[in-house]
Amino acid sequence: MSSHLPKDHPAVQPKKIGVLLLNLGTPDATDYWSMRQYLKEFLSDSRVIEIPKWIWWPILNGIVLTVRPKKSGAAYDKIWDYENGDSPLRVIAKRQVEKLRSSYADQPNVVVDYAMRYGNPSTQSKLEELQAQGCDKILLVPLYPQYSAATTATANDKAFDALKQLRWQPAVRTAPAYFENDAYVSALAKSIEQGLANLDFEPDLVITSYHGVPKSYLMKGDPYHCQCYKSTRLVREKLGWPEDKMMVTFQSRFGPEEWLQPYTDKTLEALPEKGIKKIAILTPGFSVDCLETLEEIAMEGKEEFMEAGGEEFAYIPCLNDSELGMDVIEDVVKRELAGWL
Ligand SMILES: C=CC1=C(C)c2cc3[nH]c(cc4nc(cc5[nH]c(cc1n2)c(C)c5CCC(=O)O)C(CCC(=O)O)=C4C)c(C)c3C=C
Ligand SMILES: [Fe+2]
Ligand SMILES: [Fe+2]
Repeated sequence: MSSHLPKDHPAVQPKKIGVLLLNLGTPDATDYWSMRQYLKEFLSDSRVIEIPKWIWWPILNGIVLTVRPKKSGAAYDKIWDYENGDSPLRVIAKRQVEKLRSSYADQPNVVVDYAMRYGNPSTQSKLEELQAQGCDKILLVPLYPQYSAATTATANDKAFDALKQLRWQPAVRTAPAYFENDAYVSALAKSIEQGLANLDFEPDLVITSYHGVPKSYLMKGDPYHCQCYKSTRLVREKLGWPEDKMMVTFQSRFGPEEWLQPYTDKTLEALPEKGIKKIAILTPGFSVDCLETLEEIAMEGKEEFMEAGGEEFAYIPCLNDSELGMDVIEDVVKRELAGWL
């Protein structure tokens, strides 16, 4: 340290660049109280539930947080990664970070970590850690290929809420939605080709199921709906497939309001009657397999389809920490670090 500094001068850190992968979040365990705590944080977010607080608060605290933790906990029990003692979403998120770290192993001034919007590890705790390690530049990477206020924006909001409390803020960049990046489109196309090559049947239809949002969000200008459709179109064009070979649906409807249609569950129930009895399904809006893909689609969705007269059902996993998945994340990070690195 230079000699002109007074003895009680705060420590001056070497300058580093932080890369923080932001994911949605997941409960710490599947018991009632862990589920309740997670759902309370999630469903209190006004970017997720846009109903005025004075109407929503009594419904949330009166009904939803009484009934939902038990029901959702039972669903999580079915997909929990007991081998690793954790939720699949966090297990895979950790692996993504480890792999991204190793691809920056020769750049010691780049620090890679991950944080959650809801639950642990919290965004605030990870931003504090990055700053303590000397990061004066931080790239936030919301791991949502398609932009939605309910996901991308709230992940960034949470980070900026934490930054609000700092005297000496790092410079911050947010990575944009990456649904149009060739790395993402190519990775999805290849994962479909690989997924289908492993099947002993030829699907009549490949469904791309995206997490839904209320239809009112689209009407208010959220680009999510259009970005989902465009993602599927780009992948279909990359595969050179005709329009009727791929379909977009929206899953995970919550509450009585109309959500984006067509609904995944209703579609799965209706297809066999139309003669479409062999399908493959993937969930391109999720960067990591989680409750909504492993339980709702691969388990419940399959059951709905087979009970309605379906014959073959294959779930193609998310890109996760596969080589293809890491190609996508590395491409986004490399692009957004330009000028800093
Ligand atoms: C009620 C509103 C909800 C909106 C709007 C919403 C949008 C949205 N969510 C994801 C991604 C994920 N959601 C997950 C779970 C989940 N989502 C909601 C509600 C809304 N999501 C709830 C209540 C839950 C919890 C589970 C349950 O009780 O059913 C997950 C999985 C997390 C995990 O731990 O595995 C993901 C991922 C997106 C992409 C999205 C809008 C674009
Ligand atoms: Fe959700
Ligand atoms: Fe649209």
